[in-house]
Amino acid sequence: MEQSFIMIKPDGVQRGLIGEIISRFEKKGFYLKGLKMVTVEKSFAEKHYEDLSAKPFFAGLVDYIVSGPVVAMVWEGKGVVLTGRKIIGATNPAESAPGTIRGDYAIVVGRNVIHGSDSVESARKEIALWFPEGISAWQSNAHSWIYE
Ligand SMILES: Nc1ncnc2c1ncn2[C@@H]1O[C@H](COP(=O)(O)OP(=O)(O)OP(=O)(O)O)[C@@H](O)[C@H]1O
Repeated sequence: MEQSFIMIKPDGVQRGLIGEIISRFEKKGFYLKGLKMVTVEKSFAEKHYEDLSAKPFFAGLVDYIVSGPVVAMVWEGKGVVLTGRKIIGATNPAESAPGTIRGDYAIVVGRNVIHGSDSVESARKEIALWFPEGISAWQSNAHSWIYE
């Protein structure tokens, strides 16, 4: 089934939003297949955001991501990449709808609390980068109560 890489950024960790964020994905019916708290090196953050290396905010973005621990997660479910992006909300919290994570918990784009893969292909790459050790193979017993 489809998987997405979701990361609670250092501001989300510092502000005590881990439980709230996990809860939103969990209550939706997605399955948590990977979870770890990690403080990454600059080179690792640069690799994760390599597509943005030409952007003027790149250096600030990398400093932000390495500024404290992040919570790296793999969530699984039908359409989790697109639906995950909807749960997260628009990149700039000024434009994120209320009810989304960024709409409810963030104000500026440079402190937008959470990352979510933007396609199935980037999810695959990001999961390989963040979880080279692999992820859990557990299956939920609630499956037939979530899917028909
Ligand atoms: N103009 C900006 N100024 C500062 N930081 C920015 C700006 N635009 C984007 N960012 C940061 O870079 C991250 C990646 O930007 P991108 O355009 O890929 O958005 P996104 O895909 O919604 O975000 P993410 O990859 O974190 O889920 C944003 O989440 C934000 O933290």
